[in-house]
Amino acid sequence: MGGRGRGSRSRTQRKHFRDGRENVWKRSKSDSTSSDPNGNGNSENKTHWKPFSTQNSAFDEYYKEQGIVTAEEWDTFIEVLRTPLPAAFRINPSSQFCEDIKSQLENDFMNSLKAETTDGGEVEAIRPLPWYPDNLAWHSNFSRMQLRKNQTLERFHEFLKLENEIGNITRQEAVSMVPPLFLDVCPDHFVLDMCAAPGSKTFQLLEIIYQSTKPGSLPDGMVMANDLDVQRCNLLIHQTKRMCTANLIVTNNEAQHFPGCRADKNGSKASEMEIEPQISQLLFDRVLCDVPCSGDGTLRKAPDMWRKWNPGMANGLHSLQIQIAMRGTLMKYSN
Ligand SMILES: C[S@@+](CC[C@H](N)C(=O)[O-])C[C@H]1O[C@@H](n2cnc3c(N)ncnc32)[C@H](O)[C@@H]1O
Repeated sequence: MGGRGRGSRSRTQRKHFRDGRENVWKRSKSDSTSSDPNGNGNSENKTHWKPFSTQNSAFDEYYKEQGIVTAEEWDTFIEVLRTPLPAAFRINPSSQFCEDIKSQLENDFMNSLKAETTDGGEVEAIRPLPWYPDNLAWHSNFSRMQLRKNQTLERFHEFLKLENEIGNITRQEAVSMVPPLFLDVCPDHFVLDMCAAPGSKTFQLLEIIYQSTKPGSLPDGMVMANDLDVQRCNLLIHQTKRMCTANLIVTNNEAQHFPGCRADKNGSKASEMEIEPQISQLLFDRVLCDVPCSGDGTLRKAPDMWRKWNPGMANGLHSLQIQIAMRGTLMKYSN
């Protein structure tokens, strides 16, 4: 046995596990064989858990040069990047079980999970995000790794997995929920999501479009979700099929060269006297450009990035971001 069970961890390792820092622990490949090549020795000697190094001098140099973070805030900034990202999720307001789910969170899980806070302090284990309307978005104090590994969280983890699978909730980083809120989308809007995969924001946009639709009817709005990467488009389709919607079109184009679309936007509302539909350039009421970014925030989810990070990962994005944003403006305002 490779000594992965709880009992084989050292005291220091167990402390890190309790502290919620377990996702920076990983057994290196060589560890599994180096100490006991015959595989029949003392299990204490067999495994050497090593933390990922959460330092990268090129990263420090690059970000200090950018001047985004002040010298006084530097240590806090780095400390936050070293802290595992807490899991967050959103309740689908168009689900018929929306209120049941809210009530289960408020009356059951908020109490039963209290004892499981990582620091044993006063902080609530789960709580609604105060800036998201109607208590629909929730924040937990547990990282995804803790949810997977900690047995006392199993019931909550199963709940999240099941409700996510059937589309009643969506697991999504809190920060990723912000842009669709700012767009102020209405149920009759045509929305273009230019860099959409894997589709968490597309799903959120669809939720907003469906929010005031009566069960059994379709909203007037729609979302066109585009991504350059065909495999990621597949992921997006997998994500959004949980919504069972006819109001979504998925396309696979370069956003900076997104083709003009022609459609009869008012087709369903045209007067009976009109014989020819009025085909015109399709313009969008809202355009979301969630352009590729450096992804440096993912250090909190994937600590091996500390080792892999290099400045090339941050450069080269700027011109693409501008091109996509310009095309997005055209799709909204001009033909
Ligand atoms: C930040 S991710 C989008 C995340 C997504 N909006 C969500 O909330 O799930 C950026 C996406 O842009 C796509 N992308 C990269 N270059 C692109 C381009 N030139 N045109 C369209 N999509 C592009 C990538 O494949 C990636 O899926």
